[in-house]
Amino acid sequence: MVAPPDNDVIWARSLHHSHNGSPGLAGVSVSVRDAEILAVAGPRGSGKTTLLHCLSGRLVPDQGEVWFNSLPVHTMTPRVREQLRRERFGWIAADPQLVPELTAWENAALPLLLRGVAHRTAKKAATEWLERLDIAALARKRPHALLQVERQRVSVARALCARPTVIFADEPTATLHRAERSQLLRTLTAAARSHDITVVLATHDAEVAALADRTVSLLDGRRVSSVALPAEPDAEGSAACSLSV
Ligand SMILES: Nc1ncnc2c1ncn2[C@@H]1O[C@H](COP(=O)(O)OP(=O)(O)OP(=O)(O)O)[C@@H](O)[C@H]1O
Repeated sequence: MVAPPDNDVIWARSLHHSHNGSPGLAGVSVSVRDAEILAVAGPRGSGKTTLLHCLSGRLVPDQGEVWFNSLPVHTMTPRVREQLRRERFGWIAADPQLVPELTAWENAALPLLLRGVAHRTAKKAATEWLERLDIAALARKRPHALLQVERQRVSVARALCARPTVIFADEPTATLHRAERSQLLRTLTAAARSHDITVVLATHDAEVAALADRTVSLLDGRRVSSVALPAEPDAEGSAACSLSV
């Protein structure tokens, strides 16, 4: 095993993964530089989610290596990977995945509370991020009382609140309207840039990819030099796609 270059926060080589025999990744290598916003672009089923799961230690690839700084994620025990995810990574999914019994601020503070941060400190940090995301007035509401875009802002606050080294965002605006989408993404990318947080952003939307510093493109589980994505996906989210390999 060879450790990755110093300026890469994540470095993955020759990742192969299949889901019960169905191919997900077929030899993907990728590096993510410190504080970079990297878009992983590709149409539905191209392997974006599988790649983010492998890079973040949610999945161990069938073959290949994943490094976080100088740590080999692919050889970690499940417990160490879980600790790495809790302490160094944030996750934003298309669905906000909030805990229904907790209020907005409690959901946003959850990663800090799980790390054992004092209640008052966690609440202060969560409230500051809710303010920055323009939802401080909703801090005491539970998810069922919030609009979808408000729930997603809470999940963005939750990811940022713990000041992770890397945030993985898997189609974070897929369920939002266009205007909501751009505001949420601009807040996320501005916050990440101002706090030197690296972001790996999976998307099948060209407008979303345009906010990143760099884009890597996937098709059928492989890196391709580019995929042409529509600025706005159709109702099913299927992307008319041209490619060059
Ligand atoms: N749990 C699973 N079981 C079986 N096949 C899966 C599973 N997860 C993903 N796949 C398959 O692996 C391939 C890559 O899927 P993946 O979700 O990584 O792509 P994606 O680019 O993120 O797609 P989407 O934009 O729809 O989320 C697809 O063919 C998909 O059907």
